Amino acid sequence: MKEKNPWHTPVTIIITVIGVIAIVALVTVAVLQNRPLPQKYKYGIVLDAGSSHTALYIYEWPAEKDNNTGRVEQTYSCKVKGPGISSYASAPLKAGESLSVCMQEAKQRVPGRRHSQTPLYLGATAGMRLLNSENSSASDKVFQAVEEALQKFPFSFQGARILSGQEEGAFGWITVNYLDDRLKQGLETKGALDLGGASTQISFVSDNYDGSESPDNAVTFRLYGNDYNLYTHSFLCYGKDQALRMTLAQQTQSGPGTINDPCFHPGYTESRNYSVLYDSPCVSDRKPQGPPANFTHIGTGDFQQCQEVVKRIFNSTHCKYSQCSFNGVFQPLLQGPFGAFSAYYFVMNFLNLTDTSIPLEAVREKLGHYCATPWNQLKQQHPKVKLKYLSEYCFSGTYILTLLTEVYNFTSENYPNIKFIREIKGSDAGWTLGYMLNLTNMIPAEAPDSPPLPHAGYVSIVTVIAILLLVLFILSLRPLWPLCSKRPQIV
Ligand SMILES: O=c1[nH]cnc2c1ncn2[C@@H]1O[C@H](COP(=O)(O)OP(=O)(O)O)[C@@H](O)[C@H]1O
Ligand SMILES: [Ca+2]
Repeated sequence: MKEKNPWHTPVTIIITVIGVIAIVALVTVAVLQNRPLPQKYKYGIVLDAGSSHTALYIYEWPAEKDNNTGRVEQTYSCKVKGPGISSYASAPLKAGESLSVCMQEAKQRVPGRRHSQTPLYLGATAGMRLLNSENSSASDKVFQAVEEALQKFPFSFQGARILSGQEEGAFGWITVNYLDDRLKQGLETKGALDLGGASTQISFVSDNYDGSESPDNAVTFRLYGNDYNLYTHSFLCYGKDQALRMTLAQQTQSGPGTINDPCFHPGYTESRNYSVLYDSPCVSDRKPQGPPANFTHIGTGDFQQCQEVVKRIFNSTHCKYSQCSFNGVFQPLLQGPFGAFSAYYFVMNFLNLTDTSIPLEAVREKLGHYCATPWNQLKQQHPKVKLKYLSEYCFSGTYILTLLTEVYNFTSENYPNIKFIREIKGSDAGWTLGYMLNLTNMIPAEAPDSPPLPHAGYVSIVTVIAILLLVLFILSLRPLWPLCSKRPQIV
């Protein structure tokens, strides 16, 4: 007679069903009880008042994870129409008004119930540094107007101020390394190269720099339990717009009526005003005596010669340290990967030169070819590009290559360590995110305690243990199995 399968008896079926129901109930309770709560977000707004224009950024992060890392993201950016706030020195109220379109937009983007808790910061960089140095009452008036305009919005306004060059460099470095998740994980950090219109910053960690040589260039941090000795320097007047002024000033020392400029395209001719050119503290002390009102600026499109003219704005004759970049400023040995952003990216992207695996010699050759392109031909090829930008890309590209290779000392070997970047994981590379993270204390000095298990891990372990318990329970009933399998006796 065929033995009946003990698993098919009513008792084992009932036990199994109850067991399965118990497991389902247990897992359901575990899942529901430990389910992450619906996400609530917090917001922060930073206005980057640069020399050429102002941009607004909204950042967002899960409300209960202020102190955790890698979770702050840029959700919106708005480019303010018109020039930077430093250009409104003679009409300060307009500086405040210019911000209103982007601020209205921010009001729509941040949920109303969060408005009053949302910090709003405005940081100004080299344009306002220059204005403040030449006319501090004009810069105070611009700030006053900007503050009054921002206070009218329902956010928690935290003030408008000028960042020091050191802060600008250091916060750019924090932004890049935070977005790359390098800080929390204690990985090798990435240097930051920021090129603006009126200043440029270089910031990196180097094993041969502990801050003792040239302490002015040192910024030390303790972030997520790791200590960092950062080298940073901001070169005022060496942003690409002021560098262009200095290069033109170099070529107009004798007050000529015409200059032939190798950094502009053949066929380019523009009349320029001497007073406008020299109206900046970066060049004002070099204004020629009694020049004509205007000079004719003629392009000759010669990259090699352009590089020679550009080199002359960097003074490398004196250095009281073990080594210098230029103008007597200490710079330790370059180390590690670098992210180059802001105008570095805009320019190299336009020139199709963001690929740093292309050998430097080939990059120079391509740029040489570009600079030699006739102006009329370029205008036809790029009808939508702003003429001011279009006319200056040859100069800007040459300036960038000269700065990187002749001044900072990038070579054919370490040039590929540079990545030209606009953004990382959807957030723009720049100082604003680092500035906000710092002011909202969102990067802890010590590593945060993390829960021993993530939610998914917790649920999996509960499920496995519950199944094991059921199997053990069924196995423990083994002595009853023969009983269960006995056929009912018919007497
Ligand atoms: O699309 C573009 N093409 C070329 N240059 C650009 C573009 N957008 C912005 N820029 C340049 O990037 C630079 C940004 O500098 P910013 O206004 O931040 O000055 P700052 O950092 O020195 O205060 C300016 O020189 C501006 O002209
Ligand atoms: Ca900038």
